[in-house]
Amino acid sequence: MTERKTPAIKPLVERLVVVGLGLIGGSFAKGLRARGVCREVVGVDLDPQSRRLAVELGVVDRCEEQLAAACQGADVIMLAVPILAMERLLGELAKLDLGAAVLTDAGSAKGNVVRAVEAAFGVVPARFVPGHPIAGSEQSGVEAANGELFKRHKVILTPLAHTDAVALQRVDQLWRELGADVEHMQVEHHDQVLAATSHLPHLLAFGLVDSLAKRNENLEIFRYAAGGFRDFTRIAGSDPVMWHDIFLANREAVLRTLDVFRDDLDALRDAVDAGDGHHLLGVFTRARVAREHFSKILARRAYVDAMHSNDLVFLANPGGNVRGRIRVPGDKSISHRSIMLGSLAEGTTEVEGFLEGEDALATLQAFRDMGVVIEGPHHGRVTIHGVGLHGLKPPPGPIYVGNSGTSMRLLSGLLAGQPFDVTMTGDASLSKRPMNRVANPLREMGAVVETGPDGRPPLTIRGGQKLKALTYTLPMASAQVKSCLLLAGLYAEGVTTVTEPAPTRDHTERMLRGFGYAVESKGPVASLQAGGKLTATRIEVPADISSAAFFLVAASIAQDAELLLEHVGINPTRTGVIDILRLMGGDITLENQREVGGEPVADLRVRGARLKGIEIPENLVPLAIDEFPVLFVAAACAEGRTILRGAEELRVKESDRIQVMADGLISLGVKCEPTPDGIIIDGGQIGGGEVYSHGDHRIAMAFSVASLRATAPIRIHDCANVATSFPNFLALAEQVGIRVAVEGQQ
Ligand SMILES: O=C(O)C1=C[C@@H](OP(=O)(O)O)[C@@H](O)[C@H](O)C1
Ligand SMILES: C=C(OP(=O)(O)O)C(=O)O
Repeated sequence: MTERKTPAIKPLVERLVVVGLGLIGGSFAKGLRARGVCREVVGVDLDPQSRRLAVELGVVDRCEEQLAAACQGADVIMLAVPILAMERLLGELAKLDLGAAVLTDAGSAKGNVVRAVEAAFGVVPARFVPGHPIAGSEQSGVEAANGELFKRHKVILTPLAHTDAVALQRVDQLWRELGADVEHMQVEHHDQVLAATSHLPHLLAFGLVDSLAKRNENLEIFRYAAGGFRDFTRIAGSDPVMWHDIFLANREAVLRTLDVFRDDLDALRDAVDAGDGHHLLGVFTRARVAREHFSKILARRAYVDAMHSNDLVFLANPGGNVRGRIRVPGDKSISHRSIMLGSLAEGTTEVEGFLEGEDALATLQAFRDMGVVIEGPHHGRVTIHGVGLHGLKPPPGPIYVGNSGTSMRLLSGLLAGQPFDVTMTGDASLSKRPMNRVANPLREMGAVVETGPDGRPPLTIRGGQKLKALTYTLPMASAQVKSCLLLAGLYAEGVTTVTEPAPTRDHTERMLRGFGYAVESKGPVASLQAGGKLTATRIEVPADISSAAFFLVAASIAQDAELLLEHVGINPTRTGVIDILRLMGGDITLENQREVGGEPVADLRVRGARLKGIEIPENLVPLAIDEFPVLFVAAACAEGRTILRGAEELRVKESDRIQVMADGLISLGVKCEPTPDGIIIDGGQIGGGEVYSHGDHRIAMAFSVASLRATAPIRIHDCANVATSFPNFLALAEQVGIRVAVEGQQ
């Protein structure tokens, strides 16, 4: 018999009555009784065996056969009978004087329960709280009752507008006592969500097994049924009576999802019939990523639950070194553009070396949402079945681009030329970043762009506008704004011309040419004319110099270091980090220089060096714009003072990179002073301590590198976004000898 914890002096509930001692009712009773949160738990069941077993197994304190006797003096009454038995039970309950008892239930569909309560009581009592625990097991009956069944499972409560707040809070608290993750939802929404995620799959599993089993050759079929069949049909082993009840109870919602699914199934049938591999590949690739996406969401949730927070902490220990040869992942800027231009091209584009980081994947997903069939990524290989400049389709809902400024800004230009409306949203960091820098010039071209307050995301771009070409001088050096306008220019009548105040990365111009689209570049001016077309091509993405930068600095500041970074993109609009480190005395050589698909590439050899402080030439700022967090670490290790000016753009990246780096360096004992457009850093000792990356990937990686010269461990908070640009950073850092890992996983 299960141990019963002595109830607390003032238990949450004096008397809990559970009607229906099956798996769900039994587990609810048993779990609460074991936790001592009720003075008494009373069970009711029509079956005498269940009543006897419930007492013997410690599920309840006592059982009653009659509802009236059980409910006397009850504080909370849980109705856990099969859905179709609910009506009769409610009729009986309505005749009793229930005093102030709170009523709740555990039915799998909610609309019909609420209707039945209304029919029985005349109005739905304010003390009735409809609920649905999303938990179960293939076993059934009170013997299977398990007080831990609801731990980490969702319980959905569907209160009505007039539901009593105290009653709701009570039921909520009981489920939380059982370790459940409680959410509140509207009745109709619950029924629609469950129809899609639970009821439809059960219907399909039952239906498929029955359909195959009915056939004459069934023995033959089942003999060869492999894992796929077993996995898909596992749920056809569920309780037929219970499921029969659910389909009758949730009729409308099930019909709605079933009809939509039937249309999709018909389309698949037609594709098979017509040999339309493109349609099939589209469905399969989208389904595959959607499933991965769900599993990730669930895994992240489990992680968050386990840690009670979403703060991923890196612990960087001093004493590491840097040796060996590595290849960092593909260039983020080029990866984004490969998906965009590949999608708008005619024909099939093959990409190799694609960055499988969250930012580039957000762009990839955006184009899948707009109907482009994209295979992969698999080991950096992506195959894009281009739809041409006018082949995109409206996405089913808003496009979520996560942390990625490049996705939002470049896409806004391209979307301005489409015939449909699109809304783009982002995470908390992106939602604070300025978008008027693209919205304003796009409006001048005739686009209709709506932003949130102060020109922040979300962005809504209204389709169907006639764009006219623009001649525009950028107010800031930004490759994202330049690229946005050139992409809009593909759809604008005339010649779009962009002049930049200083050279910025030119991957868009180079790649457009690679796709056979004429772009003229003359000094600071880039221009193109609408009306051309993009022709599919092969793209080899070089390793990202912005990711290599962490190791360029690491090897420069570590004792006796020597590292070879393979196949790094050295486009002259990106190599500011090499120039700045060399000016500081860094020892970096370029080996095996070559050109791959229109982009220059080299292997970079770096050796440890005595760095000295410098005044960073302002013309190098846009050419090293993403590398400053780690360059500040180099400055902190250098002899003397380093001064940066003209870098106010750093304040509007994923975080305010000037302030956040200054805060971190100061807490590690480094002397530095932020200025409106830069920073002054005096090199010296780096101590240990706590630093905050504010969800900015480059800050998290920069402080990981700082540990090489720190005198004590550095704890770096909020590091999950390292996955946006450099998902295997920790593995490569460990491989070369830097002692950084997720805290608790060393
Ligand atoms: O065009 C691009 O791919 C990028 C341009 C830069 O942004 P800005 O254009 O805002 O300077 C850079 O910081 C970003 O990481 C990538
Ligand atoms: C600024 C960055 O990216 P984005 O603007 O795409 O978010 C970056 O990667 O440092």
